Parts: sequence; C-alpha cells; structure tokens
Amino acid sequence: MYKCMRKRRSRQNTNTKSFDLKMGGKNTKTFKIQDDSKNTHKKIPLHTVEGIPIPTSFFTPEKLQSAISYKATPEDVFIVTYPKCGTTWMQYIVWEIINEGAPLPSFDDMNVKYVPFLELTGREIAETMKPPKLFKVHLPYHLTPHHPEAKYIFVARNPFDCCVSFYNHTKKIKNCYHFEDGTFDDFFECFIRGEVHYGDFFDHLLSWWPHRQDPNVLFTTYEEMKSNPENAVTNVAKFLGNDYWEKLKDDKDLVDKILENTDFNNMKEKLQYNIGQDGDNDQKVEFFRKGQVGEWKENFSDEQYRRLKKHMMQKTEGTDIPKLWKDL
Ligand SMILES: Nc1ncnc2c1ncn2[C@@H]1O[C@H](COP(=O)(O)OS(=O)(=O)O)[C@@H](OP(=O)(O)O)[C@H]1O
Repeated sequence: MYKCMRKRRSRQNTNTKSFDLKMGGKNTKTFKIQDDSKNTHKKIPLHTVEGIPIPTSFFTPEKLQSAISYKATPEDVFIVTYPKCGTTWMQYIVWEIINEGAPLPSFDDMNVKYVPFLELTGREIAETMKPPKLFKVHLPYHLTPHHPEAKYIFVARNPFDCCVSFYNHTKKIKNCYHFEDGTFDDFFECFIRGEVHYGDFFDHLLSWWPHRQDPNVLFTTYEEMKSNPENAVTNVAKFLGNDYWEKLKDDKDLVDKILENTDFNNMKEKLQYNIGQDGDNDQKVEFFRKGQVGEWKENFSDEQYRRLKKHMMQKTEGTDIPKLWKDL
C-alpha cells in the first residue's frame, strides 16, 4: 500500500555486486557478493564515549560523563527520546503544564535552563534548579540517571520519519556534524548501521521497551501525540501528579492555551534555534521543519524502505514494537 502513496525512487542496491566466474570449459556462474567497495557513503565524524557515538565537536565526553553520573532525585522528571522523535514538543508540553500556559520560553532557555539537555549542560545545572527538576536526555535506559520515584516520559517515533528528520538535522548543523555535503542516501547508510549520534535507533528503543509499563514511566509515540494532542496533554498532566491534573482537569481554557502554545505552527513561528558560535557565523537552523507523520514516503527509495523494514523486523523480533506503527 505504501507504494501508491509515495513518490517512488528506484535505484540499484548499492551493496551487492554481480560477477561471472569461469568454472572451466564454457561454464560460468554468477555470484552475488556483498560489495564493500561501494560502502563509500559519506560518514559523520563520531567517536564513542560510554558506548555512545557522539560528534567530535560541540558534544564533549566530559559533559556526557557528567550527565550519566547525575544522581536522580524523586522530584525529577526526565524527557527521554532517541534524537528527532518529539523531545522538544514534549519539553514544552511538560513546561507549559507546570507553568500553567505561560508564554513560551526561548529555545535556548528551554534547553539550558528550564528543561536542560543534560548531555550538553552536564549535571552541575541541576544545582541551580528548583523541584520539579525537568531534564531532556537522549540516553538509553542503562545510562539514564535512575531513581525509583523519579518520572520518565519516553517518546518514540517511527524510524522512517525519524531518519528523515535526523538527516536534515545532521546536514544543517554544520559545526557539530560536519555533514553538510552528505546526501540522504549517505545518511541512510549511516542510520541503518547505527553510525549516527546516539547509535542504533532500535538499540535505544529496545533498552526502554521493557520499562514502558513501569509505574514511573509514561511511554508514548510522536504519532499518538499528533493524532490527539489534547490526550497527550491530559495524559502528561495525570502522569505528573495530582497537583497538575487537578488544575487542568476542569479548566478547558488552560488546556486550550497549552494546546495553542505547543502547536507546531505556533512554535515554528515563535521559536528560533541558533546553534553555537562559529566565529561570527552563528548558525540559524530551521528546527521546526515539517512536523508531519509519513514524510519519509517522499525520501525513501523502495530499496531503502525494504532494508530499513527488514532491519526493524530483525532487531525487534519477539517484541510488539512493529505494532506501534501498523501502516509501515
Ligand atoms: N509542536 C510540535 N508539533 C509537532 N512536531 C514538532 C513540534 N515541535 C517539534 N516538532 C518536530 O519534532 C522533530 C524534532 O524532534 P526533537 O525535538 O526530538 O529533536 S532533537 O532530538 O531534540 O533535536 C522535528 O521533526 P521534523 O519536522 O520531521 O524534522 C520537529 O519539526
């Protein structure tokens, strides 16, 4: 069904090569072999710290190690995702619930002050925060600071749209990823091999999957949030605790305000994302790009679709993960 819904990009499989081998006499046999010489796709410069591939600039081993060593407390709320799966949207939803529909803080303030990105700021930031302390992390379960009473909100997104979003992010943030010349095909090869920031999509998801029903974990998907944003807001408020739910449950105006503030178009219009300082060359990146479900159909070739689907089925065998995205 997916075929009729998307622009098709047909290309040869770049990873296999046919060749004839003379067997003696007139006999020849055609072999298909893995052709590594074609694996010449552009790569993202990464190094591995604590088992996590991180870029060689901008993100440092010290900050990552500091984040991992943070001692979580019962008042903490962690927003956890693999990159490009809806972190920022959830950061703002949580912040808006706690701050009763206040005007949106800037993107920078959100990520370094209000819901700091722990692997960028390091754990010291926590000392300046008041409870409830909210954090953004992209860490797998075993590296996320743990406390049995802390709360964890996990957002998953279908790997196909995640791949497209991650490609645009990696390509545009030049002084971090050095991938500005990379094509989607290059990025796809990196993504399917887990040679991207934070490694393999499915390893990350599989690390959290067994904990999705823990009492202190709220597991949701980007697609669920898109199909019913009001449910997303009320579920998060309930999960955050009675204080928040009591304020929200009979206040339709407050719910509407939060929905209006965190609407994709509103966030796109109001928030600017500037990354780092590169001399005078401060990079402005279109962070709020499309915010859609299913955009992957315009980017994947049939071959890429088949390969990522196969990878997904292999990695998630024995789990219900594929049922999260039935139309893939
Ligand atoms: N309010 C709202 N509604 C719907 N979608 C939204 C919203 N805010 C951000 N987005 C989209 O989420 C994608 C970015 O994901 P993350 O925030 O996880 O990125 S990051 O890992 O923190 O860099 C990225 O998706 P793509 O547009 O597909 O690239 C954003 O546009």
